[in-house]
Amino acid sequence: MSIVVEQHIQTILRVVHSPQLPALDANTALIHRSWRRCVREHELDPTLLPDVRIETSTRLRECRQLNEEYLHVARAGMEQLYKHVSALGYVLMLTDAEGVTIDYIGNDTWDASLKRAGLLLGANWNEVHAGTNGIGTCIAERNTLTCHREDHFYIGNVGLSCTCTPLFDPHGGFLGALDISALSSPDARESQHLARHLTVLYGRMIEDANFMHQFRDQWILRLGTAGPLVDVCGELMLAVDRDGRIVGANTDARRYLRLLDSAGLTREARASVVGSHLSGVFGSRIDAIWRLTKGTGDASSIVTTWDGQGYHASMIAPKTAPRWQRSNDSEAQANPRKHDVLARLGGGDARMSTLLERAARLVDKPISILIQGDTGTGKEVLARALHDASRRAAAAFVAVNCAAIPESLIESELFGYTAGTFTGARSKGMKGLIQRSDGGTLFLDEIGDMPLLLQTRLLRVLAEREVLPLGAEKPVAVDLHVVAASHRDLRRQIVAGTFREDLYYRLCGATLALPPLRERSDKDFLIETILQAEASAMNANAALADDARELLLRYDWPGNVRELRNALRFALSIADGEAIDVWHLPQEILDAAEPPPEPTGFALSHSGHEPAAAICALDERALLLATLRRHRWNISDAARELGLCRATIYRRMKRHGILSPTQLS
Ligand SMILES: Nc1ncnc2c1ncn2[C@@H]1O[C@H](COP(=O)(O)OP(=O)(O)OP(=O)(O)O)[C@@H](O)[C@H]1O
Repeated sequence: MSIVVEQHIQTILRVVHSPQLPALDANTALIHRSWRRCVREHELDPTLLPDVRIETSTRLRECRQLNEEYLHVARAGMEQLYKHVSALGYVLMLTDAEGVTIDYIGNDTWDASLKRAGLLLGANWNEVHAGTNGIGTCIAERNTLTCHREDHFYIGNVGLSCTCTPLFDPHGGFLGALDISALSSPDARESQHLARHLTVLYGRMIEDANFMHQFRDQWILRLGTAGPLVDVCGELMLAVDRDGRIVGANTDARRYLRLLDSAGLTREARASVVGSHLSGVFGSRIDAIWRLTKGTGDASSIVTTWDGQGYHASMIAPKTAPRWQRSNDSEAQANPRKHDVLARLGGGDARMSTLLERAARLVDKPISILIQGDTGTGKEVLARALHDASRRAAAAFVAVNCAAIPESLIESELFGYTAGTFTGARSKGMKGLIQRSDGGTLFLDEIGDMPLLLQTRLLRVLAEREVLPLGAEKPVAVDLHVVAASHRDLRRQIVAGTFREDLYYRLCGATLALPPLRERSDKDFLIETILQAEASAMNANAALADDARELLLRYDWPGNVRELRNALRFALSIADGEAIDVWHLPQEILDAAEPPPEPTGFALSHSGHEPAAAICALDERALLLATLRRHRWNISDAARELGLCRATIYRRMKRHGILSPTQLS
């Protein structure tokens, strides 16, 4: 081993084993964290010389198909960037979220050397197997970084200098990374400053172009600090529907805009500016924004956020009719059913529309689908819709919950068994669930909970398209489409050794990630659809009071659509034929509507010392009752007098067991 190689390995191992990482510049800190991850989590060995992994042409085609729109937009940005850097010896790579290079612009002159170094289409630079490198570490950290020469984990890569920036979609979802790499470069890392600056600049440009493309059907509000430039490069962008509701926000808007909450304070915006109204973000001159939409606005209009930041604003008009309504959508016309069944699952939320459009394209394609999403987001509903939209619709849809079947039974349930394998009631043998889904769809829910041994057997079924029942000697051919679902991060499970990597790649030809309900801007649509369905099943009145609807829209929904369905079912039962009002809603929804600070109007002022809780509660009940009676049970008037919101009045009535005369009758 040469001295240089030995020194490189020693440096890495010293950092990996040192009890504490020294305080360093941000870029070096990212590199050191990655070295540690490579040894401790990915169990990589820096003394080895592995080849860069190159995906098969089939998998590369699948990855490109799945990222069609992103690829199209990014290509234009890459071509522009390449004009600036080609003479400097750089190549450009665009990857998907897993680190597979799905687009590449390079130089034919050094083609052979670039290929040898792994700078080519189809190369998979995921840190899990490629060690610290520009792309893999940028993906793991979701951060821009330069991986310069000896920063690389494997000695085989230390000639390279790579700078990479992450790319996000308008909902904060991770798309992939844009990388600029050179085969050789000067020793000093500072030589890469320009490359870094250009990569970040073009990365943001690609994100913004993707944003404009996705929201071409909506009004787009651009905000910038430089007045004359706001039309061409407003740094913050919001997509807004006709009612002024924000339906998308670019990376900077998500980062910098803050939302006014119910307590009147601004708080950090998560993805939550999306779904809220413009008035929740801007405190003044909202009218100025809307004048811009009518073309009467002043080009130098300034709008001010609730936290006092002024921005120059400019509005871009929608370019086309909403995507789902376009009459010349050839695919929708070719197979309207495909679109109908899937389109019904969303009501205009941009992220759902993109997902459902992508799902419609996947129908009847020989690609396994992995659905990800938190519990109750509708993974099984989506799997069934995919089945119903497909040419397999008339055959069986078999759903298997891998977490619910006891480990001792799952094998026989899935694979079945022949006569005589077991003694007992089923001694004649049993067809397994896989065989029962022959010709149809096999939905494997909670796939992350499947025991490792069975993962191996399932892999064989997927690879060979045949199943071997327990006790059988000959396998049986099966024709099935597999859709799997999980709320777990399967990639983490791969790293932890509880999920097979090869099975993962078999299952996730395409990934569809369902958003949590709190981030969806089509809650109103879901409330209405589910309410109608539940009311008709219960033969009940589907009317919903505005106040109750408002509370449902504002609630956080940790249990997602399942919790919404349960809440509506509960409210319909309690309302017992009346229109659903606030007091019919489940307690947790009323509790969540309570603003955080105790409002002064209703605080019982016992000067000096704290009253005993029981006395306080009694006083509160008496005061509430008296106020309600004085206002002839008009909740709004009572709320106004006590300085509370209506929801709090209802919540406290419920807490103190106070029923209005209409509730008593
Ligand atoms: N788009 C939708 N429209 C109407 N109801 C829906 C929709 N999505 C989900 N639901 C309802 O929400 C509930 C949960 O849905 P589903 O079982 O598909 O969720 P899941 O993500 O598979 O849950 P889990 O992770 O717990 O298995 C069901 O009652 C379903 O009917």
